Amino acid sequence: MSFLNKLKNEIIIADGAMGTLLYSYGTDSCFEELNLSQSEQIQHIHEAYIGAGAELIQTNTYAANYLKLQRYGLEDSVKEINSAAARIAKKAAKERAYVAGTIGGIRGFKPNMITLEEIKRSFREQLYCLLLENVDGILLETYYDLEELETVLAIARKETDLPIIAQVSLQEAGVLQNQTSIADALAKLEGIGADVVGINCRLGPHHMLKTLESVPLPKHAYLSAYPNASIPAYTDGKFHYEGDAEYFRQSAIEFRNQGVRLLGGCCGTTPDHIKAFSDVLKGLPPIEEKETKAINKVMVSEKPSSSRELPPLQDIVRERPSVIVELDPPRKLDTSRFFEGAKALKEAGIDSITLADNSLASPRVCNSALGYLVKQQTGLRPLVHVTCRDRNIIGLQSHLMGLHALGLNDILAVTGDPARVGDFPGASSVYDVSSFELISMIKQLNEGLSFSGKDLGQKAAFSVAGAFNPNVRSLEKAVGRLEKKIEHGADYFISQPVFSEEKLLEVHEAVKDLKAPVYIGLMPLTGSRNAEFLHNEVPGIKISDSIRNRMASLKDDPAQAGAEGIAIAKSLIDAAAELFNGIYLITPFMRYEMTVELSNYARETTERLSRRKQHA
Ligand SMILES: Cc1cc2nc3c(=O)[nH]c(=O)nc-3n(C[C@H](O)[C@H](O)[C@H](O)COP(=O)(O)OP(=O)(O)OC[C@H]3O[C@@H](n4cnc5c(N)ncnc54)[C@H](O)[C@@H]3O)c2cc1C
Ligand code: MET
Ligand SMILES: [Zn+2]
Repeated sequence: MSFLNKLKNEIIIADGAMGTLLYSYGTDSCFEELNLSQSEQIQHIHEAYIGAGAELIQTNTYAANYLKLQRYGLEDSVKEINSAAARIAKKAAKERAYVAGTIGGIRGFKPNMITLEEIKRSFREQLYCLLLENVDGILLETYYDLEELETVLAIARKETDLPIIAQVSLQEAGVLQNQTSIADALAKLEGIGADVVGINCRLGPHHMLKTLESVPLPKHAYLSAYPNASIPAYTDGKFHYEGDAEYFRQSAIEFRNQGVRLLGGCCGTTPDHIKAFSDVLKGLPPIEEKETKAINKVMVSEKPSSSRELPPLQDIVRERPSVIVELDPPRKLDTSRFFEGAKALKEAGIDSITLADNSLASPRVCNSALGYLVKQQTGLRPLVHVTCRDRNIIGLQSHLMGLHALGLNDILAVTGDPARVGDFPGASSVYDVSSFELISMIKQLNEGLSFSGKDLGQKAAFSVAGAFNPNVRSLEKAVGRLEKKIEHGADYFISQPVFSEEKLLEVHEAVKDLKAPVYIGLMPLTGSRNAEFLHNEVPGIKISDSIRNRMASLKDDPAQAGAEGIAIAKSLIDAAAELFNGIYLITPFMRYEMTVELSNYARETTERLSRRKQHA
């Protein structure tokens, strides 16, 4: 008899964790490999669960696919491992329990990291191995990404008539990571042909029961739940779960009342937890009817928007000429010169000062702290650079939420120079996300959704610039990256400095049809050494011989060299103003007098130009 027949009239108790139990015994290598090297240990664990009352156990194959086994160099052992696992489980079951072949989800918080094509290949291989061993059913568990589960479930449904259990993992009570409600997700899985649909892992009984309140009884399938024991704690270098079995005993009846017919345990559970479920529910009939309560889910369109004090720069620069200036936070504690610079730039009438995020991977005073103070003290709009280098995804989201709270709504999202170029060559460069993903995520905050899909209750109001490096071998490729950044939500671009009129023309030609405007970068040279460094040591930057010769002739006269740097920059402003509405001036070495003078010059130039255009 298939376990589906049994589920018609009975509640079935399933087993609990395998992986975390092995981990608690001290295994920290590949759990699935133990099917080959420690088969007795695996068999004993299955037997312990059956002894505790489990009538359906799962093979130790959660991650036994080539994508996950390749971490251990075991990608060629998929068949051996899955076959061994099924045989061990059957040996332990001895007709006392059903054996489900388990296949775990692969995608995590970044669904697109692994393509569906690769997932399909990996899934098919594992599925065939398990089916060949005549398991009693297939258990698809711990799927965060619904698209992935729908895809693999459709494959499994086509390949076998055996019972299939399909389980998603919650993002928070009631919803998946992509905001689909669990009720909708389970209905979809039922529609694709799953025989049992449910939830497992990540959260414990509290959140699962709350979720189940919103899930109706499926019409053509049964409901399952495999809660975790607790939230894991990390102590003395190890994770451990504290949830005790008594708590599971109390929640057993509530799972039944929510219509669950297949009840097991996930991470952190032990035979004691399963025994608690079994003690309470053995012999009790399942419920046949239930009422559901809707979980309050606010639609994106209903969320309040946040207000902005100033229109976003992309709107301004589309309308009229606009100058923004980079003034980087200092490397030392004294910030007085920085604030003098910010005030002087405000007086020069620029639209924003941009503050780098530990550029060249060396620490500077926190740019959001200084940005906030600039806004408070001068009223000038700060534009804060955010790199993917220094914060993991948790830190990035928290940082952006902080910027929102401070009213700092203008962001430049960049990859960030790698740590090895800076003060701490051995420090880790995080790069949990790429600049493309960072842009998308900031735009997701504007929809009132966190990076992980949680409801933020309100829409943020960020305007997001992307970085543009035109100093590369292939400008076409660089523009291709800009197009991709636009697809991810970039509102406009800010470029690395350009040092010749020819380059300005070339860049203008390359970006003129882009949907997003560009602030073109210009930086005054401070002297011959500065010019030689940029030309010879900074990738992609080329300064013409004539300009370098002009700077070299003033090697011994720093004041004159600075003036020459300004004169060169002014002639570039003349050329740039004809081509671009947006000009981005970079202040070298906190010498803000230079960018103040150039800002004034840029304003005068653009005013002159517009008068000329009006007359023409
Ligand atoms: C205006 C501006 C401000 C910046 N501010 C900071 C800052 O505050 N802090 C900081 O640490 N860094 C900063 N940077 C540097 C930036 O992080 C690095 O230059 C980074 O390598 C490129 O950033 P990105 O976000 O454009 O990366 P992406 O466009 O995502 O590029 C990522 C990777 O691809 C490579 N790549 C890009 N274009 C091409 C191409 N055409 N062909 C081949 N490979 C390519 C890049 O070199 C890089 O390794 C800034 C750069 C700019 C232009
Ligand atoms: N069922 C698997 C095990 O117990 C775990 C799934 S969630 C990581 O090993
Ligand atoms: Zn789990």
